[in-house]
Amino acid sequence: MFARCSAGASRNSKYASKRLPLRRCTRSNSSTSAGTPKSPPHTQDRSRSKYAPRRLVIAIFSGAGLIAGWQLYNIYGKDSSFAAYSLLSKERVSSTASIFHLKPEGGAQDFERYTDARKRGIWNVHFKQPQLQIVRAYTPLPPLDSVGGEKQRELRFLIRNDPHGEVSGYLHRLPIGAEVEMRGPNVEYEFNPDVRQIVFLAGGTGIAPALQAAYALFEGNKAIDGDQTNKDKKLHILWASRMREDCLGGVSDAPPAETVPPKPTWSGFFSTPKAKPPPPVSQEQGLLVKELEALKKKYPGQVTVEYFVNAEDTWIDEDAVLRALSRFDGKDFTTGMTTPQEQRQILISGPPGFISYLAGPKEWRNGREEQGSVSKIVAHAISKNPHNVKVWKI
Ligand SMILES: Cc1cc2nc3c(=O)[nH]c(=O)nc-3n(C[C@H](O)[C@H](O)[C@H](O)COP(=O)(O)OP(=O)(O)OC[C@H]3O[C@@H](n4cnc5c(N)ncnc54)[C@H](O)[C@@H]3O)c2cc1C
Repeated sequence: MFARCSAGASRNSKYASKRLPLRRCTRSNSSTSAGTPKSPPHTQDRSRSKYAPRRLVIAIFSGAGLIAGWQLYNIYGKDSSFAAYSLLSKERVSSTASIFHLKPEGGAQDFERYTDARKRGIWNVHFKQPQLQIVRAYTPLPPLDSVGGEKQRELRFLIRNDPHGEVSGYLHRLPIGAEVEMRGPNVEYEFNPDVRQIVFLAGGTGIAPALQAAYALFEGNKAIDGDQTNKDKKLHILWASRMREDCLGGVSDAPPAETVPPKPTWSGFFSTPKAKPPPPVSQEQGLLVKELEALKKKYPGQVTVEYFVNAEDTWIDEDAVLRALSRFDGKDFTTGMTTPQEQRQILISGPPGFISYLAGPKEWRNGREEQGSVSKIVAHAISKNPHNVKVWKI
C-alpha cells in the first residue's frame, strides 16, 4: 500500500517537473500565434513585469515543495517500498526447504538498513508475488562468518516449500538470476540491552529467528558491552522439526547436572513412561545443523541446542521446558525473583499451532495481533520453577 503510494508519488513528481516548462512554452506560443490580436509592446511589458514577481514566488514554492517531497520520500517512503533483489542460488536443506541467497540490485545504501536490523533483534522482510500482488513475511538468516566482502551483502532465507502456498511456491519455482521484489526491514522484536540469557523454543522455520537472536545477543551490543559482559550471555535453543531430514546429524547437548526438580511421587501412577528409542545419529550434517555447530564453537559453553523430531516422537514438553529453565540458574541469577525480567527471556517462534501449544495463542484485538496471556506448557513450567522471566511469542 505504502509502496504503491511512494512509487506513484515519485512518478508524479517526475511528470510534474516535465510538465512545468511545457505549459510555459504553450502559453508563449499562443501569445505569438497568428490571428490573435496582439497587445501593443508596452502593454505586454507592463503585464510581464506585473506578473513576474508572482511567477517567481510560485516557482520558488513549487521547487521547494518538490525538494521537500523528495526528501520525505527518501526518509519515510523508501522504508516501505519494494526493492529489486536477484536470486543468486538455492541450497537444498531437506525435501521441503531450501536456503535462498539474494543480492540487492540497487546501491549499497539499500543494504545499510539490514545491517542495522541484524544487530537489533528479530526482524523480517516482505516478498511480493507480482502476479497476485500479495506479500508474505520471511526471516533473513544472519551472515555467515566464513564469508566476507561482497558476500556480506547477501541476504539468506530458509524457505519451506508449501506445495499449495501462493508465495512460497512462487519463490521455489523461480529460476536462478530471477528478480525478486522485497521490502523491509520490519523489526518485530528488539532486544533490551539488559538481556543476558535466552531460552529459544523454535518450531520448523522458527529456527531462523533463533539464529537472528544469537546474532543480536552476541554481536548486537558487542561494542558497548565489551567482551567480558558478552561472556556472561547464554542462549539455549530447543528446535522442533517434523522430520529428521530437517535437522540431519543434530545431537542434543546434555542437560545441566542439577536439572529437573523431582516430580511428585504420584505422577508415575497416572502416566506410563514413554520408552523413546535413541535417535539415529547421521554422520552427515544438514546445513542448519552445521550453522548451529559453528555457533557453539564460536561461543563455547554459551550456546547449547536440543533437537526434537516429531516423527521420532520427541516433543518439547513440560519437562523439556523445565530443564531449559534450570539452565538459567547461573551464578548471576541466584537472587531469583529480584533480577530484572528483561535479563532472562523465553522466546517462542514457529507456526501458530506451535506457539499456541506451548504458551497459548497470540490474540487479535482491534485489528492488531497482540501477545495474549502466557498459558499451557510454558506457564506450568514457570510455576514449578519460578523465575522472573519475560516470555515473548514471535
Ligand atoms: C513474521 C513472519 C516470518 C516468517 N518467516 C518465514 C521464513 O523465514 N521461512 C518460511 O518458510 N516461512 C516464513 N513465514 C511464513 C510465510 O510468511 C508464509 O506464511 C508461508 O511461506 C506460506 O505462505 P504461502 O503464500 O506460500 O501460502 P498461502 O497461500 O498463504 O497458504 C498457506 C497454507 O494455507 C492453505 N490455504 C490457503 N488458502 C486456503 C483455503 N482457502 N482453505 C484451506 N487452506 C488454504 C494452503 O494450502 C497452504 O498450505 C513467516 C511468517 C511470518 C508471519
